[in-house]
Amino acid sequence: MSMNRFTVCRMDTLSSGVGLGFSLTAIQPSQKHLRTRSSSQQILCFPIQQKFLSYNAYSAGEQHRQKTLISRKGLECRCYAPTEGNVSKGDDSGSGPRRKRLAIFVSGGGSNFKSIHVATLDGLIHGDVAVLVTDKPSCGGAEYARNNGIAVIFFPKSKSSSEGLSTDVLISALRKFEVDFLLLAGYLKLIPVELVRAFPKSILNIHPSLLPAFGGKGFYGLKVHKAVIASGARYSGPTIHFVDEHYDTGRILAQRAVPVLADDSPEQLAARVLKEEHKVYVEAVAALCEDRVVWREDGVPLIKSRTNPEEYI
Ligand SMILES: Nc1nc2c(c(=O)[nH]1)N[C@@H](CN(C=O)c1ccc(C(=O)N[C@@H](CCC(=O)O)C(=O)O)cc1)CN2
Ligand SMILES: NCC(=O)N[C@@H]1O[C@H](COP(=O)([O-])[O-])[C@@H](O)[C@H]1O
Repeated sequence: MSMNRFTVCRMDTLSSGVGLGFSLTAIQPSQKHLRTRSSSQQILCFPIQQKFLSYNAYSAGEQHRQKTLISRKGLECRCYAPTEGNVSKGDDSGSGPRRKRLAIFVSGGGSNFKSIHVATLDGLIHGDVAVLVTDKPSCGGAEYARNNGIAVIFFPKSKSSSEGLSTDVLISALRKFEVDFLLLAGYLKLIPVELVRAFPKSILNIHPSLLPAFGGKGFYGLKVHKAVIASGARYSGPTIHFVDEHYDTGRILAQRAVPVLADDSPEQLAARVLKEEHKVYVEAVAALCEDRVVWREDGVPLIKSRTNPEEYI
């Protein structure tokens, strides 16, 4: 079942969906999910202990977007209804690999997230962004998601408040969203080993240096570019790698090199690297979604060329 978009409501077991164009039968929290009565909508409900951040709630046929924050403890119910908006040009009717579903993790402006999202809409990536995960609910990436009808999940649970999901609830939510791949794009928290193990060989990260150089704890954002410049390195560039339980030590999938100029400021180098990031991340995610990533005997992942499967890029 290809699900382009869902309407989401947070509700307790007694209330009904508000302004969502459908009413949900109250179900016991113990029930794993509720199947909707109408064939055009698929409703999945499951117990949630914590609070999701916010949603754009739409009724299926509504012309204008109705921003409704519905957040109550109890049940999380999703109505998967084909609607306008976060829908790609491609479809899943043809032969070839199944369309994949993506969860993107951000902490900041989200330019990599945006370039991936646009690529899914343009058909460059055979997949759809199913959900955005962030530890910074007011960041630019989360705002873009909300403005484009993409659900936003707050993770990890913050120490200071009850906001945010625990790892096990996040895993349950990602399974319910039927997510295939997790893409970290400027996400600044350590992905817990439980989440890494729940999605083996399915989590990518983009790092703004040529790993293994200038990676690890403390190496993020401008700090990376400052260290590159201070080292005298003549080249830098983005690395796409699979995520393991440590920062930046996972298997490298793709890299691109850019020159480091003698008079570069960290900001100038960051901008040059970021431009390459947007290209190489889309290429890597496109390969992942087309099942063109293969694993060499020594454990190194390779990307098969789309035009010549005998070649690697
Ligand atoms: N299990 C993994 N989790 C994450 C990885 C990874 O490779 N494995 N990559 C990072 C992204 N990243 C580099 O690409 C990175 C992000 C953040 C840090 C860091 O030092 N963070 C600080 C906290 C910063 C903050 O909260 O503002 C810290 O841990 O002290 C290093 C590398 C994403 N997760
Ligand atoms: N170590 C992690 C790290 O530094 N990631 C970097 O954060 C930026 C996020 O930009 P964006 O939010 O515009 O995509 C990107 O440059 C990415 O490589």
